[in-house]
Amino acid sequence: MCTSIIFSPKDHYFGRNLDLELSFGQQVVITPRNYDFKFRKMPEIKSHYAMVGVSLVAENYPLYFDAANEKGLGMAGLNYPGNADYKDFNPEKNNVSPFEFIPWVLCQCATVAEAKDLLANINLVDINFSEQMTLSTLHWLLADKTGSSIVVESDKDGLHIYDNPVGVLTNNPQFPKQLFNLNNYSDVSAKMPENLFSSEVSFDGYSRGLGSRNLPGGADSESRFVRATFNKFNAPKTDNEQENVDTYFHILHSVEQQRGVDQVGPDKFEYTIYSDGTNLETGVFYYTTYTNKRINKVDMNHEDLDSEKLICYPMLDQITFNEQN
Ligand SMILES: C[C@H](CCC(=O)NCCS(=O)(=O)O)[C@H]1CC[C@H]2[C@@H]3[C@H](O)C[C@@H]4C[C@H](O)CC[C@]4(C)[C@H]3C[C@H](O)[C@]12C
Repeated sequence: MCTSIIFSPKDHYFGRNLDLELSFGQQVVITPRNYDFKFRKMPEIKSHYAMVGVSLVAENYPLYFDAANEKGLGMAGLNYPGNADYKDFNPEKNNVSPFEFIPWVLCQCATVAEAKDLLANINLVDINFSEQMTLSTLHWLLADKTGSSIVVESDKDGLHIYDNPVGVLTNNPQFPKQLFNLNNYSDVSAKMPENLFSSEVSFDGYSRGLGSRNLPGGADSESRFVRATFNKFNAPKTDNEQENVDTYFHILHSVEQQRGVDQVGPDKFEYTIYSDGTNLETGVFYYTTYTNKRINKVDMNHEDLDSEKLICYPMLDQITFNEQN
């Protein structure tokens, strides 16, 4: 399972938890402006916006899981099994394979509004990266530094682009159903509950936190959608970058998966491999990993963004302790 959010305390932070039972050898990858982006059915793009995110690099091609560009547009792919449906080549449309989708959008669009225009003529075409690396069943969250957000889903009945008023995405079911399901939690609150039960029954409020007692705690995608949305909308906002980044990771970590509690096969457990977020105003990329909860930072502006070569950083995942005595 995965969870992606945009959090907008002052600056805007966009990123995700990546939850899975295996790691792909992903890295933090900066694609500079003059890296020659090739597409299977579309013309190459030699000059474009720079981007930073998490990616597997295969044959010198960045297969992004999630990324944000220098203009402050972010995009993440999340599993959408049983629903994602990619199409045959359509000569009337811009045919982009799902593995090219993040670069295709982030190369050219500065905002969600521009992305919507570009997506008006897209066909997510069924072309694998290679025989060994076939397509994943994904849907995508996009968000920008105005706080605006959309979800893209290519279903059996066609492509859907939904405005996302909560700026959160997890996995199944389809996005409108996730949004509708929030109705069932409208009484969940950060405050102690008022007695709406009956004036003839009295309660003694035996514990703090009773207002959020009915917040779902499961690792399933509906529970994480509700929990991440509630935690995000009740999170404190300050003017301080460090405090806001810290809060951003608290939100993502509130839906992270501990190893051992989500079994997906004999001796196989899904867990949160990494959590990441880019400050969309500044292009600074932050991440934690399952074993390294210290917040790591990669600033894309520290690199030559006019170069042509991918810049890769291994994710630091050593467990460390601050020794105090
Ligand atoms: C598995 C990842 C999504 C995580 C997630 O949503 N997990 C929930 C699992 S489930 O609902 O519980 O089944 C997705 C996100 C991005 C995907 C990768 C990117 O799309 C880039 C390439 C694309 C290639 O076609 C396949 C390998 C790949 C390297 C993908 C592997 C995998 O499917 C990734 C890493």
